[in-house]
Amino acid sequence: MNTHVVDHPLAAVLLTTMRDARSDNATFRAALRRLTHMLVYEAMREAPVDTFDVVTPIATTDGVRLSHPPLLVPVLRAGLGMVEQASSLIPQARVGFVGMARDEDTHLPVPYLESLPADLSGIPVYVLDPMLATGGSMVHTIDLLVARGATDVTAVCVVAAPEGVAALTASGHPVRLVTAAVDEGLNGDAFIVPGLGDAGDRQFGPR
Ligand SMILES: O=P(O)(O)OC[C@H]1O[C@H](OP(=O)(O)OP(=O)(O)O)[C@H](O)[C@@H]1O
Ligand SMILES: O=c1cc[nH]c(=O)[nH]1
Ligand SMILES: [Mg+2]
Repeated sequence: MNTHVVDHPLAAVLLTTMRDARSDNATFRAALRRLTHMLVYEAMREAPVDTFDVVTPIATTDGVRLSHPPLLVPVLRAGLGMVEQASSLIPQARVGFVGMARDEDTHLPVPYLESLPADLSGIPVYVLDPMLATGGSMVHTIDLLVARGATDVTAVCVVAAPEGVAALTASGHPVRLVTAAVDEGLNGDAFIVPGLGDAGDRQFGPR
């Protein structure tokens, strides 16, 4: 599986704000929005485009448009903080939703929402979730997408654990990962170390 770490000073500054335990909910959400802009911008770097004639006030030249506008899939709750920024960068994108919450004892995802187009064949899909920890939530989400025919999936995350990267690789799914960081690993509660805490709670307060 291809992993692209967006290694840029401006991204690192925003990630620092998100890691900082003193950042309040609004500060955390603002940093996530701005970092999402950079992550999606990088994730779309190789997106194929069609050319067409565009007429400037002076002459006719080549214009471009995305050949295959993607589907964005925020994973609730934490991915909600990424979708507005991502869809403003890609106004033609459609949006589907998946909701799940990890069981605090088993660390397994418990799904509660699935709102996706029935047929995803030929559509690039960008899954938005700031945290890739054990990988259980992301693999479950990609299971749903692949069952609908998706063959081109990008996981857009802020912080990934090596365990989550390994789980994505082991899933055998057609996925690549774009993330701002790959951290040291997981603690006994399956939280990423050093990580940034619970990305849902840090945006919206505790469940
Ligand atoms: O890789 P995993 O071990 O599955 O953990 C990652 C998941 O945990 C977080 O969601 P959480 O379950 O806390 O729900 P929330 O977004 O509602 O807080 C996060 O946003 C991911 O979806
Ligand atoms: O560190 C972690 C792990 C799972 N989910 C989070 O929000 N943070
Ligand atoms: Mg959470």
